[in-house]
Amino acid sequence: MVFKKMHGTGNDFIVIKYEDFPFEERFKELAQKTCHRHFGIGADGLLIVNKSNIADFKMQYYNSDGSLAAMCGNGIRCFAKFVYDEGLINKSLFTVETLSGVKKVSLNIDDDKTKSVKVNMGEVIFEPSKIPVTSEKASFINETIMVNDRNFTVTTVLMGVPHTVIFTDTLNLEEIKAYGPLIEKHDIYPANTNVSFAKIRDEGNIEVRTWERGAGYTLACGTGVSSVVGVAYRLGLVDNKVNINTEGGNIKIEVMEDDSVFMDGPAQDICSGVYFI
Ligand SMILES: N[C@H](CCC[C@H](N)C(=O)O)C(=O)O
Repeated sequence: MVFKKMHGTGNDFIVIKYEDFPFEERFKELAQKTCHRHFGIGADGLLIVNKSNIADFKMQYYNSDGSLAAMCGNGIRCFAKFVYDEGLINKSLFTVETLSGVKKVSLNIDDDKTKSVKVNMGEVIFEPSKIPVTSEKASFINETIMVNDRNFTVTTVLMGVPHTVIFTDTLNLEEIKAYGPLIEKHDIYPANTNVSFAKIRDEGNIEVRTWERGAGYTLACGTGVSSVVGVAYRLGLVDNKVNINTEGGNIKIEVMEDDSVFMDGPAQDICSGVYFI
């Protein structure tokens, strides 16, 4: 099976065309096998390029553990570059159907090279009734949850997928990798959650490190950084335009008046090849 490996700020993906592996019932197994860092190609997730009846393309995304996710921010930037480079579309502005709705993408092309991709991620959703979280509260902002021996103040939102945001003065990777999986699977999250730890530098700069549902610690998370800025802006902690530093690189986020979030970041090819399924 032909594949391309790509990354968006270090969040890496295997990208395939549906027609090269038209077996949807095997996508979970394919993601688990191809994403394996030793027995496979190695990646955080698998992106499948498919036809859509309501948009220019359909994107299907599976985490490395094989779980299906409704949206992938870094992934949709790679997806957009892939379909343009493969000549599947010849315009730089187009739409991608995802399980969390149709997203508009805009390629920033310079001498025929995609420099960056801008994505309308849609709005950050704060209402708990629309988020897979077991809470009767009207909102899940600055809630305290107990994780083993520690209390965390969290805000949980839906950015296509559930994201739990924790503001902290110190980004300690050991702690993130210890508590991330416990919060990911906390019993208040019946569908589990992604967990982003955010350190606000100033009103225009935030450092974010994310433990991802179904993929573990990744070098960046597009829906994660979008969630962080959406929450920080709602809490009055930052301006509406923020530069996010992730371990894998920088992403620009802008929150619009209607609460929709625009993400602008890189998408890069790593290699292409044939995978022996
Ligand atoms: N890396 C992805 C996150 C995918 C979400 C997935 N981890 C889930 O919600 O299960 C991103 O850039 O948005």
